[in-house]
Amino acid sequence: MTAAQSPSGPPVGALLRAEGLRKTYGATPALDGADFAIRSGEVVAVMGPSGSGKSTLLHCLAGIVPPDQGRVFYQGQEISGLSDAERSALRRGDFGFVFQFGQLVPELTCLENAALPLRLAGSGRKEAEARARDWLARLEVDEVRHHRPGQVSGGQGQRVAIARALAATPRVVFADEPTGALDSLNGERVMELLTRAARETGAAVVLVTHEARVAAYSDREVVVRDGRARDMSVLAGAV
Ligand SMILES: Nc1ncnc2c1ncn2[C@@H]1O[C@H](COP(=O)(O)OP(=O)(O)OP(=O)(O)O)[C@@H](O)[C@H]1O
Repeated sequence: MTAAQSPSGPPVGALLRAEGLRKTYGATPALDGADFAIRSGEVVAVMGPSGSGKSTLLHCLAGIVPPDQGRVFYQGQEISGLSDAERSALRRGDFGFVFQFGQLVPELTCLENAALPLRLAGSGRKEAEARARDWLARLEVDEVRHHRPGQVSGGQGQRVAIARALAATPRVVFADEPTGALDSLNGERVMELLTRAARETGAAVVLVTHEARVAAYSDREVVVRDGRARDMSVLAGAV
């Protein structure tokens, strides 16, 4: 167990916390009373079978999708009740995202892609690109900085996407199957680089994965089944 826990389970002093999340798409319940909590500097793997609600949990935590019921707190402030514009501002300022297929902007170079969140947050081009270049170097893809995403390998593109997520020094990184499109060697390297970089900056990482070897890079595992989340460290501690 890596985090202090309240008697009911979730870590005390959480940076990001959700209580009783429910979300239904038509007749499909995606989340059915899910709780979650993560502290600064923690890497938490969200695992579970396909369709169990992992991505929906991530989207609700990140303020991308509003839950039908339940609440999400970030730094003690309820964000589930914020307006769309307020949630967008929070995502731009405090959150970083890495998805399965990088989702880089194809018309921009890798350097411009990595600098984009900083530019959107108001940094000047020179400053943003200097910071982005530093992160591309840390992620070992400085040499492709002038290439467009279509001209780099899947592993390189994913490293650029991680550099982009981390360059703006987010407090929380949301990673949804970040290695899903990579072979195992590339996947492990990407996980090493992501978790090391996040630990250096003190960011919390919410890592959705269905692969045990990817979850092995986390501090703690939460398993989602039928729209409900269970903290495996709490269960292990209770035995
Ligand atoms: N935008 C949507 N519209 C309709 N149904 C959705 C939508 N998003 C998710 N669902 C449904 O909600 C349930 C949970 O989906 P979710 O993507 O959260 O699961 P998951 O655990 O991330 O799955 P996977 O591992 O396959 O990506 C599924 O039954 C899914 O079909």
